[in-house]
Amino acid sequence: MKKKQLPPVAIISAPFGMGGAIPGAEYGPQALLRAGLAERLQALGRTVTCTTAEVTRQQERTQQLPLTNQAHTEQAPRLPQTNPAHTEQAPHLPQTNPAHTEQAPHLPQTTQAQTVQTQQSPQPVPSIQAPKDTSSRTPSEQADSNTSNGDRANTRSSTEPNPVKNIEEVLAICRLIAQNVKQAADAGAFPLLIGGDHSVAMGSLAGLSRSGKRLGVIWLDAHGDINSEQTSPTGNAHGMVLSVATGLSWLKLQEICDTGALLDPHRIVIVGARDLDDGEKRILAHRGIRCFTMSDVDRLGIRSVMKRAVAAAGNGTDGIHVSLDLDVLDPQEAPGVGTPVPGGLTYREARYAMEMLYESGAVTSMDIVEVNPMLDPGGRTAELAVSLAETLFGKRLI
Ligand SMILES: NC(=[NH2+])NCCC[C@H](N)C(=O)O
Repeated sequence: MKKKQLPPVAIISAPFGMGGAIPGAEYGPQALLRAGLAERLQALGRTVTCTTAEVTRQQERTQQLPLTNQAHTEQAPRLPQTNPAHTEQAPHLPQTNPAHTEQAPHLPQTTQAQTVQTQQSPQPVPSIQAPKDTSSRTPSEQADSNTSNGDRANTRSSTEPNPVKNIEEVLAICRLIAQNVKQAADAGAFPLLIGGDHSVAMGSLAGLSRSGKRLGVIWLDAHGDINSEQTSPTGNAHGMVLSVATGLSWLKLQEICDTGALLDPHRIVIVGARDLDDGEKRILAHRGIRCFTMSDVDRLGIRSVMKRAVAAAGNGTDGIHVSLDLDVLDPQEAPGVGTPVPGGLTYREARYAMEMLYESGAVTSMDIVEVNPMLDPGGRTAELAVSLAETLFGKRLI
């Protein structure tokens, strides 16, 4: 029998951290590429292309970087150089060791985008700052957070100020990501979005969803990420993605991508949750969204949980999108994340989950998000993320 041609993998980097709680996730893509993501997927027989979707103070730009047989990785900030011959200078970061890197080739500009103002510095790696202050939210916003339920999420008038932090920047990057993801999916590739904080998944879901197509989603995360603007205790966009995707938020996927369509809540499954806000619990119950908490993993085992997750997300859908937030793992395994929560998946459970996703044959796109190199001594979390991706793409122990 002729072997089925595997679709090419379109890696889309989104160096963006303004949807999260603390800085650093914007360096995630570099750390993942530096850990060899592209080369390691190529070694599994996949054709790999790399694109960057980036919003800087002066410009948005995307860069097409087709991978040839030469390895292409970018240099991550403050990480020791391990293989000088195989690195390039990142286009927007200071060179930490010029003698040991190559100058990036001139990259063709593929998308001309409008200028947006962002506070995200495109220049030096900032020192670690304290978590963003949430006290700037008005008392009524705080009161809303405490009392609202899922239904009220839709009652917001469009004239009210939007409390989502950095909404302009979140929208700008997600629009760019959606374009790239849609283009890759339309061309028959497997879009692999690498963040960035989890808000970038609004871009991938917007680019993947469209009316008439049924997309299943498996959300591997310590959090529910299903706060609406009203229920969010922080105003951070990375905690609102599933609310946006299912139409509970004021912000809609269609504002990110004109073909974006609401996702069916019954085809969304959260796995590994252990830190749900009160408003999120109400939304989950009210909307019938399946959420396998860590207690479910304890009780049923990861095999049974993933079997059920794949069945629910794959039932009658055209494919499953896997959104892997590294904080689904226990912080002892994956310390380099912005919002760690104890009691997560073990290394083996996470790997087994990836094996089962590969075996399902149903996964058609993926996000890898929330790797924060500023909190990741030795690049442990980035390495783990890449090895989990390898497993999802079919790497086996034997
Ligand atoms: N993808 C994440 N790390 N999400 C964290 C969300 C934390 C909290 N529930 C919030 O809405 O702000």
